[in-house]
Amino acid sequence: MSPRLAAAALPLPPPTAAAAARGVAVPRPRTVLPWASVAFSSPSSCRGALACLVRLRCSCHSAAAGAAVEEARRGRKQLGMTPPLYDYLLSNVREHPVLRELREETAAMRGSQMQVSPAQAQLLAMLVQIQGAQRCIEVGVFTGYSSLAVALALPESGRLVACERDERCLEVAKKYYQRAGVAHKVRVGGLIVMDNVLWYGRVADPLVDDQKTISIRNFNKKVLEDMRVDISMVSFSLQLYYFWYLVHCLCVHYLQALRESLKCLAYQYSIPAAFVNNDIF
Ligand SMILES: C[S@@+](CC[C@H](N)C(=O)[O-])C[C@H]1O[C@@H](n2cnc3c(N)ncnc32)[C@H](O)[C@@H]1O
Repeated sequence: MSPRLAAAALPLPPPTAAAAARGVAVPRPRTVLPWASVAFSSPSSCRGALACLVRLRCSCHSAAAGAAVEEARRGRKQLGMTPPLYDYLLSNVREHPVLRELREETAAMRGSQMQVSPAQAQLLAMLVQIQGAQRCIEVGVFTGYSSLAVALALPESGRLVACERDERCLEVAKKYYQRAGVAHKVRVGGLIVMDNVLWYGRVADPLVDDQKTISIRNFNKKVLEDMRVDISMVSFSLQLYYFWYLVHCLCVHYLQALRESLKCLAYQYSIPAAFVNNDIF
């Protein structure tokens, strides 16, 4: 197992926390979210650590985004793409027959413009292969086109955690996971482990009001008040202030914290920024 993956599979208290406990000056800590790492064991042969696929951009549309949606509805899936060029691009994509069936079924559904294009899905699949990813998480599955492309690209031992709040969309997705023979690789919903939720004790210190501490306080409050998810905040070491939340949930409703954590995760695991940039995925 690579050192990076080992860190994901069994997160340990950061050395900085131990230093803090000994009264040594602590460098700025990083929030690390070892996604689903406790849910799956990882084979020792895997090369890559983790790939995160986030595509949650349907909630607030600007006028420009509205225009883009209109374009997509008319069949041009990307700005500046003419229909003939889009058709040409499409004819150069190797699309799995089940992906094609799914795309055709989704085309008749409300919100179909949200689906990634075959070319985009092919890119995601290639990123999974380049990364040698064993574990992926997708937040925002819709009817499953991108997640199916990712699941197909994952090795047999690979696992994808797929989060989607719309049950009807999930039903479509699950049907196609089955049809493509990858259902065993996909886990719908998941277990999210969030560390540093007490932020070295700063969340309880009324004198601390920096942005990171405030956002962790807000995150904790939101999780506590959201009765849709099961939570457990546990301490592995009182002295180290190393606390965890285990959040069982079908959907992820903590977008802000999620984005922040993904950026830190990218840093921790050297995942290219594009992987976690919400503007791209
Ligand atoms: C842009 S679509 C995803 C498209 C999908 N990747 C595909 O290739 O077809 C965004 C999806 O995110 C879902 N979503 C939005 N907010 C969510 C949340 N907080 N938790 C889970 N799913 C969410 C929406 O229901 C929607 O289906």
